[in-house]
Amino acid sequence: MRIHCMQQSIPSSCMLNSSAIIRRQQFLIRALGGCCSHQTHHQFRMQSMFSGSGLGADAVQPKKGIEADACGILRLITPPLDPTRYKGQAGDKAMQDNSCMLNSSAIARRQQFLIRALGGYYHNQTHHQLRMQSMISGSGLEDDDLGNLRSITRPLDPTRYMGHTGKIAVIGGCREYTGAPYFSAISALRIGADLSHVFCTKDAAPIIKGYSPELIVHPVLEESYSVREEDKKSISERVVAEVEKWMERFDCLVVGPGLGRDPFLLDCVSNIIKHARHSSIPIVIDADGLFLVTNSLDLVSGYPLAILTPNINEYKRLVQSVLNCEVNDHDAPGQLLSLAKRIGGVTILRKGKSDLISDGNKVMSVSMYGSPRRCGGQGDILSGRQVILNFLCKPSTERKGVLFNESQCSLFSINLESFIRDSVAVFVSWAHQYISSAKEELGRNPTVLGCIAGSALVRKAASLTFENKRRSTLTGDIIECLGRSLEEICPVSCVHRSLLDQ
Ligand SMILES: NC(=O)C1=CN([C@@H]2O[C@H](COP(=O)(O)OP(=O)(O)OC[C@H]3O[C@@H](n4cnc5c(N)ncnc54)[C@H](OP(=O)(O)O)[C@@H]3O)[C@@H](O)[C@H]2O)[C@@H](O)CC1
Ligand SMILES: Nc1ncnc2c1ncn2[C@@H]1O[C@H](COP(=O)(O)OP(=O)(O)OP(=O)(O)O)[C@@H](O)[C@H]1O
Repeated sequence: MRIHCMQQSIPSSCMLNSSAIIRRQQFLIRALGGCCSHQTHHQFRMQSMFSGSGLGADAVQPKKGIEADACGILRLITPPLDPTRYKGQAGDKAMQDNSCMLNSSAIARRQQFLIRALGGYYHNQTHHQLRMQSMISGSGLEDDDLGNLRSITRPLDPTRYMGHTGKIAVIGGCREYTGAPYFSAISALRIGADLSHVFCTKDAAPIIKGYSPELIVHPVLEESYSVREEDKKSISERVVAEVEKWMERFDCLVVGPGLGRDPFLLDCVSNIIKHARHSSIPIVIDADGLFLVTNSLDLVSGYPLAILTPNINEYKRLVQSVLNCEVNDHDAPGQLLSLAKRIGGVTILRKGKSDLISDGNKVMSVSMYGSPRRCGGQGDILSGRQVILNFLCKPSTERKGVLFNESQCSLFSINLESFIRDSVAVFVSWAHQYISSAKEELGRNPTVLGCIAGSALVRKAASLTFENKRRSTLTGDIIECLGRSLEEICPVSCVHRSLLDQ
């Protein structure tokens, strides 16, 4: 049977002969499943390749044992795409649970990898497959919900001019990290911001410019290695002045993607944050920006326009520093609420399998969509998107430091329906209402709504990308999917039609 299937998979073209080139072509076609459109045959062929019969009948027999071992090892060492894992974590959660001695340190991760590679790896195939299926299918958008969303989405208004839909600035990018600020800045453009600036070090600037001509790149930041001790004060003042002269134009800052941890550079960035705060500009703080504010909480404490977007490591550091305890996953919402409250009502988006969001008054969670692939940079997309979403749900007057009150503390689990009614619908309609009138008072904290919308959209884009790219999903691929993701939720054509009908 297996042999029959493999023979079928070889193109029937008689022109093909057994030269090395043709053999490689046949192998490639076979491996990619391109010669047999029938799904069952393709699946069967893929299975038989993994069980070691990927070669022709003659070749299989003598090599079968070797093939089977190679494929077995491949399966053993390939980590499952487990939604409970986070970026950079090579260990398997199930195995960690069974092994209390192992923690998430680099050494432990390497140990886990080794144990797995040597065959000690636990894998419940059926459960894993089921989980994958449910993740991939996500919470599909219902037609009615889409209709609701479309009818309330703000149109791309032809009367607006460049800059109206948002000007953002990313403070980040150093010798080591050039990708992160790029991801963040380009994502903001992809979702609808009109201008995206990056303030980075001199080393990083030409590289970031090289990634995209769309970005406005300012090579103003300095790291210790390029500054003499006696020049530090004057250079610091110059750096802050360079950013300051642009500051008023920005609707939001993202501080941290690819910033690094150089003390002199972080010192300058502290001053930039102080200036932004003084000008009541919303600040999204991510990555190394979180490292900075965790050690200097005063920078954001009590500032309602600060949004912290910690990943698992950053959150742990924040909890330890602010609450003086360890992360409590049994009462994650309660702990997040206390944390946001303790930092004086900043909004915190705790990224993870479910994203939890709190401003110290309320906790909300977004668990729809998502991808099991944790490639570096997804958080940068989120921070970039966050900016524009926060901008969209805020009229210009609101950007000047108005406080938003929420009387009740409760936990909302956002499924698609409530997401649409309670957040996207509300924030988009608020945006529409407010940008045109800017008179009403907002009933909810727009930074929270911006977080919810940003989280949902980036998770949807990741999920769409994963459908195509599977394990090879990269952050750049997700960025490519941002437009489609947004379009599936708020199709432009539909929105335009309603504009023309008015
Ligand atoms: N393509 C790109 O350009 C991308 C660039 N990226 C950029 O990478 C930067 C770090 O972000 P990340 O997410 O890897 O750091 P995170 O999870 O907090 O820590 C993981 C572990 O690393 C360690 N550690 C980190 N930095 C350290 C330092 N300077 N020196 C020493 N230790 C350091 C850290 O140690 P700990 O702080 O816990 O002591 C923890 O154990 C950030 O700027 C981000 O934007 C990403 O956005 C991905 C795409
Ligand atoms: N287990 C998971 N399942 C589904 N989505 C997740 C999971 N973990 C994180 N995400 C989503 O991925 C995005 C990025 O989160 P992540 O924790 O990877 O950030 P990060 O580590 O800061 O990223 P970066 O690599 O940019 O530093 C968020 O939108 C979050 O919702």
